[in-house]
Amino acid sequence: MTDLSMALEAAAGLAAVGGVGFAKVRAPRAYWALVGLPAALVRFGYSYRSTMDVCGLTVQPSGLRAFMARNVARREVQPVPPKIRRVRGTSTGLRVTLRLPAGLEPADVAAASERLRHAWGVHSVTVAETKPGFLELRMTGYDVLRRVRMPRTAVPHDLVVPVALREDGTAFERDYRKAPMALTLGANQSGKSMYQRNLIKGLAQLPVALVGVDCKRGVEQSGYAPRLSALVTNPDDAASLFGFLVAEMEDRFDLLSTAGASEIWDLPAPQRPVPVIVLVDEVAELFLISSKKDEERRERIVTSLIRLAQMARAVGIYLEICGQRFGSDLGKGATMLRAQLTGRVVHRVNDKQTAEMGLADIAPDAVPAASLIPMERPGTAVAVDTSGGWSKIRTPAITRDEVTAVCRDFAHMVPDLPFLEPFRPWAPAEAPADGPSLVKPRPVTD
Ligand SMILES: Nc1ncnc2c1ncn2[C@@H]1O[C@H](COP(=O)(O)OP(=O)(O)OP(=O)(O)O)[C@@H](O)[C@H]1O
Repeated sequence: MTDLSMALEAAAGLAAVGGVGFAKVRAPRAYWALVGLPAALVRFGYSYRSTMDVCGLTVQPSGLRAFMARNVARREVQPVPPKIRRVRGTSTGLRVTLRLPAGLEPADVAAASERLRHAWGVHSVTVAETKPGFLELRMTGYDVLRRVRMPRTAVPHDLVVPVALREDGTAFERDYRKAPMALTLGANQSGKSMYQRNLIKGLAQLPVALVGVDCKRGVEQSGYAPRLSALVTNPDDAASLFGFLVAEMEDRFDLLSTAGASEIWDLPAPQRPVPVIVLVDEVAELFLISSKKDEERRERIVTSLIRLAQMARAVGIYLEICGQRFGSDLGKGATMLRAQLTGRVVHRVNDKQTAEMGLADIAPDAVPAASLIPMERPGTAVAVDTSGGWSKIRTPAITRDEVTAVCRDFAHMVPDLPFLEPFRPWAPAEAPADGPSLVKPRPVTD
């Protein structure tokens, strides 16, 4: 360690006595900005070359470079680490852009991230490839998932909703254009509803139609009624709703074929049908049957869901499915439907098999991470990125009332979709504190 960084560390130690130590515990962000960042910058700057060398992240210099070093500069030929292109301090850590020399790949740096983390004394080091030949080292100075604060720049836009914070301090965004259909899994009390809450809070502000399927009698989603275009709370209504959605999908395909377009985004804005996002809470309720006579209903639901998952992306209908487990034990069609759901978020699970149901087919190396999420960290999950990588995320804690208020504020954005009108939930202007259910008690028939 250099004199300067030792001096900074010593200053940090002294300051701790005077109260900054308290800040480290209670306000890690402030502590990082005042003490951690300058110390980390110095430590990184002075030890970069030697750290990369001992971590095996250097290569032999090119012949010309070695010749110049030996004969012109008259010094020893040294191995070359990746070139530093940019160093940026953030409120949560450090970002360093590196240009990789020939012979090194991002996976080499990622494999050494644990060693780099200890060498530079930071909480975590993650590696993200920004473009071929370049990568970003994202270091966090403290555990950003302990108390989640989303970056100020993370706001919903287009069909992209920031829902959680990644371990590296960046926002995890649900992007419906990149991953149209998604699955969220997790045990009881693992934070699935909190994830949906964050999602609905963001989606409510976008020009989309929201469709709720909450077969737990609407206990979670009925609060969002002012912004929902449709809400069903039992499997019978869900079966008819999915029938209508499939019919709408077929109408939209007719529109596309008449216009000679392959997806709704090719259409001019005035002709483009509004995107519809279908949020299914606890998918098992749609699959499970209690008697033989429910079999036909189950068959209809599963067929419709599979058809939507396979084709509806092009016409702007997206599925967001949530459940505790989603395996072949749910019955015929379950694994086929799961295979169509590209976006995967897995919260704490009770068994390794559930983590495998969500992750093994897309990011098998993420399975152990999902199995190790501690109980005292609800809202923590492993999310698969559209690039095929994965990251640990945690949602910010928000209350249901907060989301209900947002839904009420954006109630004017409920689009005019006549086919969903029979399923429109009744929502009073001001929700009573503990009044009657917001769900229209009218049964829906085909
Ligand atoms: N990101 C978070 N930060 C802090 N607390 C959280 C977070 N996410 C969830 N919780 C808390 O954990 C508890 C369970 O969360 P939630 O209801 O979202 O879980 P769930 O998986 O939907 O449970 P269930 O399946 O039983 O409905 C709640 O008390 C909630 O406030």
